[in-house]
Amino acid sequence: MNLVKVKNHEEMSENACRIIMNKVSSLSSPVLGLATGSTPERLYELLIKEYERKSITFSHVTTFNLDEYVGLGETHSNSYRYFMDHHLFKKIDIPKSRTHVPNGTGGDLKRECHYYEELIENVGGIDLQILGLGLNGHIGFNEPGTPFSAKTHIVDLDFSTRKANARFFRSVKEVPTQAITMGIETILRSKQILLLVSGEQKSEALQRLLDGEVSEEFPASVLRNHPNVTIIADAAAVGMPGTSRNLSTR
Ligand SMILES: N[C@@H]1[C@@H](O)[C@H](O)[C@@H](COP(=O)(O)O)O[C@@H]1O
Repeated sequence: MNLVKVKNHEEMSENACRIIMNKVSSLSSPVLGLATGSTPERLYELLIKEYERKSITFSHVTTFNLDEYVGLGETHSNSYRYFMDHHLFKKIDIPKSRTHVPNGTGGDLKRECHYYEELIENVGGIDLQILGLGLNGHIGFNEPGTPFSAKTHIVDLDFSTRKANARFFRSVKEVPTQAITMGIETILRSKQILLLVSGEQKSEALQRLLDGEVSEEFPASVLRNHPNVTIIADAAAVGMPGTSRNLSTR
């Protein structure tokens, strides 16, 4: 794993933006795996700016998002499809038909999971997967205890995850109890992974990822088994020099 330490959220986003731009301009049919949450918001703003400046086109790009809440459709402002449409897709030239977010409102969710896996396989897999890090080490919505062999599946969300995401809702009670998520196995099949970590509240999780055991109890630890992972972490997540939060990679 390659750890890139940067000053702040802005620098993290700028670095990630450069990596995505390189990938998008160097491949004829790039496939990006995308994440939602606060972490990549600025990154998406920067990508939109680059598109507006005409330094990048997304017309040849295909995307797959990591996850979606069960029960929230594309017009619900807290659905991840809505998030992606409003934070990125509608502001760049990507054809809607090439943007994929699991559908959490279909009747047969198991079938949707299977279909999502097939779609990813049919385009030859994900070239670059962007990930955020959950406070409990979740990636996508793969909560602690998820088998590393899991493909796209339906999850019961941990209360701690619902609480962490309640800031986007009126109350924690409104946060759905289930989600569809790419599985760990699906994520690990990506050719390259970029994990973005920002803010002091993530420092414990980052430290455990770097120095703890590889264990299903801490899903992000599986990234240590992947041959091409870059972590971009800001100073607050890494811990300031001279404090006990200083981290090291192995
Ligand atoms: N399902 C999402 C993840 O895809 C995201 O990466 C993570 C961190 O979110 P944030 O970036 O808001 O801290 O938690 C959420 O629950």
